[in-house]
Amino acid sequence: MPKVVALPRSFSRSEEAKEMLLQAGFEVIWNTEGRPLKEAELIEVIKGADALITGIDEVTAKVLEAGAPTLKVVAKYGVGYDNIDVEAASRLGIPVTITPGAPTRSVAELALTLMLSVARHIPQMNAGVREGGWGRTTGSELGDKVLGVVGLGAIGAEVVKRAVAFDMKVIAYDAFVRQDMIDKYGVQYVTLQELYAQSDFITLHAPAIPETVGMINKESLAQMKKSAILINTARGDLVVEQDLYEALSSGQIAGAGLDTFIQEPPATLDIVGLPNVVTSPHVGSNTVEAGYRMAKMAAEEAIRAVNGEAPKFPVKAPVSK
Ligand SMILES: NC(=O)C1=CN([C@@H]2O[C@H](COP(=O)(O)OP(=O)(O)OC[C@H]3O[C@@H](n4cnc5c(N)ncnc54)[C@H](O)[C@@H]3O)[C@@H](O)[C@H]2O)C=CC1
Ligand SMILES: O=C(O)CCC(=O)C(=O)O
Repeated sequence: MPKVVALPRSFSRSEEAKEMLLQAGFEVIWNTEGRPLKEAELIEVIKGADALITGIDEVTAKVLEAGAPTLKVVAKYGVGYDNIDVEAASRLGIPVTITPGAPTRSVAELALTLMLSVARHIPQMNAGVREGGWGRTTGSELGDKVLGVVGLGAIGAEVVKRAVAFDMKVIAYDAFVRQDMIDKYGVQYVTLQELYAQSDFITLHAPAIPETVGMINKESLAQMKKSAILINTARGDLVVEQDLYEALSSGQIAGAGLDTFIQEPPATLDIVGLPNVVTSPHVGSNTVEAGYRMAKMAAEEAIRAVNGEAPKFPVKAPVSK
């Protein structure tokens, strides 16, 4: 009986994907920890598995080597695969797949939620009212503001669509220019320096790769407006957190909305405790709808691999942290 290890915390909510795996004759090993697994835990659980469905667990070279004798696929439940050592997988002949498009709308909606929450101080006022207060703070509108999108791929494009509906002007930085974004939404492509200098809101939607790790640092923060609000639903690694903490504390920028952190949960509460910061615990794709789509697509990849079929959405380029 083929064995699939299904680790994403919300995978088991998807009855359809569960049923698909059972119908395909899989023995399914679930993650009962309620959190992503560490390398040592994964090394134990991966042994003898034919397929691994993973969220943001530590799929290192050692994990892949432990699974290599039987492992036929690592199916990412989601799209950001920086938690998987793709080079090692490739060396061991194990395909890595993702679920493109499945989390897109959910992450875009969260990015907008964080923009609005920071601009209108919603969590802070909510906490005050619940304590019997009536502290009304003055927020700012999104309308007529400049939104800078770093990484205009699937999620970035959905954010643009929504931002335009809020009457925002959108500028973007990406190596690939999408003519449809220019034609349909009036997006203007600019350099990173121009994006930092001109944006009222900056939203990150690029993958964590060597070129982007640490891109939000002392130097880039110094180029931003004092009124700028930074939104990160991409990966914590894009940001030098100490530099962001200092920029937010000193008024170098006005606020931040953060869904992702270098370490999750964050190593210190410094940033998340600031009054001008709104956070969420890496839940960009954590909706019922995105969960169903990601689970189904990842389950299909597991089944394809066990049947000896080619993966549908393999990761092409090796990516390192
Ligand atoms: N918070 C959450 O729960 C989730 C976070 N994510 C993150 O969002 C990221 C983006 O996802 P998608 O839009 O689906 O991916 P995508 O592959 O469709 O888009 C990524 C875009 O980033 C661009 N890019 C690559 N290198 C860049 C660089 N150096 N500077 C600027 N742009 C660059 C690419 O050209 C591409 O247009 C994922 O890599 C993942 O890290 C994804 C899903 C859920
Ligand atoms: O598995 C998760 O909980 C998060 C997924 C994610 O961040 C991604 O799709 O890149």
